Amino acid sequence: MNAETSPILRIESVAKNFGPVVAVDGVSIDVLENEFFALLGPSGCGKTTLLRMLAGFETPSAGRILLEGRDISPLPPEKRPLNLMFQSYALFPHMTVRQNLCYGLEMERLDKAEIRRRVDETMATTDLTQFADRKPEQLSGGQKQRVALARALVKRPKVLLLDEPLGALDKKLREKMQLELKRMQNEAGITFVIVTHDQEEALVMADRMAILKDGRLLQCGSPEEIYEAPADRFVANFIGVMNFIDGRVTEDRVFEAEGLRLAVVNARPGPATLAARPENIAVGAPGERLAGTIADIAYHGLDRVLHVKTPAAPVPLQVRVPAQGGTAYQVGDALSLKIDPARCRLFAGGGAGAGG
Ligand SMILES: Nc1ncnc2c1ncn2[C@@H]1O[C@H](COP(=O)(O)OP(=O)(O)OP(=O)(O)O)[C@@H](O)[C@H]1O
Repeated sequence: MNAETSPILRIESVAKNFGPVVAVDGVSIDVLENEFFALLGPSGCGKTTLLRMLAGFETPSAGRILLEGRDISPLPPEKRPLNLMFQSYALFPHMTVRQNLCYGLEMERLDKAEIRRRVDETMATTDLTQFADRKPEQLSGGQKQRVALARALVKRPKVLLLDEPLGALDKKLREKMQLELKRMQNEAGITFVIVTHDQEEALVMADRMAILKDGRLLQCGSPEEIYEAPADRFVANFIGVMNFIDGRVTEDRVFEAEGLRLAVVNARPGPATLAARPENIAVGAPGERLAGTIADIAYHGLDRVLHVKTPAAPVPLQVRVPAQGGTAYQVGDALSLKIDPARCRLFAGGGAGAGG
C-alpha cells in the first residue's frame, strides 16, 4: 500500500452493547487519507454510536480503533487528533466569528501570528471573511453552520467527524451546503467522516460510504459501486430507486416472472428477485417483452418517471424517460418494457425483505 491509499483510520471489528442492545455489531472499516467518508443507514442502525466511539465519547465493547496505525482506544476525547462537529452548532454567542475561531487555538497556546494566519485562511476557505466581526445571532442558519465547521477545521484535526451536519438546514440550503462542504473538505485537505441518514446527501458528497443496518456493515464502497452493484436487497432499496420483480431462475438460466422471461447469466436455479433501476428499463414497441399500462406519470424536470402496472410485480414499475422530445405518454397507455438483464441485479431467494 502506498501512502495515498493507506488508511488513516481503521475501525477493526468494533462492537458496542448497551445492556442487551447490540448497537454496533463487529464493524470493520478503513477510511483513507483525505477521503470524504459517509456512515449511512436508517434510524437506529448504530451510526451515531460508531461516530461517538471514534470521538471517544463511548468505549467499544470489543474491537480496536486505529488512527495512523496507533490504537486510540485508551485516549480521552480531548487527547484524540480527531474533532467532532456537533449537530447543534454550540457557538459562543457573545463572541464574533473571528473570536469563535481563535478560541480553540488560544487554548492550545499557539502564538498570535500563527493564530491569525490560520484563522484568516480558514475563514477564506469557508467564505466567512466578510462576517469576521459579526456575532452568531447576526448570521443566517447556513452561515452559522459554516462557522461551526470553520471552528472545527481551524484546529486542523487529522480527521473531522460530523454528525448530521446539515440536519438543521432547510432542503434548498442543505443541497447548496452539500457541495460547499465537499469543496471545503477538499481545500482543507482533511479527512471527513460524516454521519447521515440521507442517502442522496451521501451520494452527492461522499468519496466512499458504508451502509449500516441493525449495527452491521452491509456494504462499503464508492457511491457508484453501491448504486450499480448493491450487495443485497436492503442496500438496493435504500440507495436510489429500485424496481423489484420476484420470480425464479430456471435450470436453463432464464429468469421467469408473470409475463416476463429473461435470459440471465451466473444465476443459480431457484427463487430469485430481479432488481432494475428506472433508467435501466426501456419502453419498447407493443408486443415486445413485458406488457404494462401507465398508472401514473411523475415529472422531474429533466425526465419523467412512468409508473407502469405489469403482471410481474404487485407495485407499478418505475421507468425513467426523457421529459423533452420523445413520446408523449398518457396515463392508461399500454406499452411494453424492455429490461436489460446485464444492467440488473439478481438476488437469490426472492420475496422476503424487499421493503418499500
Ligand atoms: N446510551 C444508550 N443506551 C441504550 N441504548 C442505546 C444507547 N445509545 C444508543 N442506543 C441504541 O443503540 C442503537 C443504535 O443507536 P444510534 O444512535 O447509534 O443509531 P443511529 O443510526 O445514529 O440512529 P439515528 O439516525 O436515529 O440517530 C439504537 O437501537 C439505540 O436505541
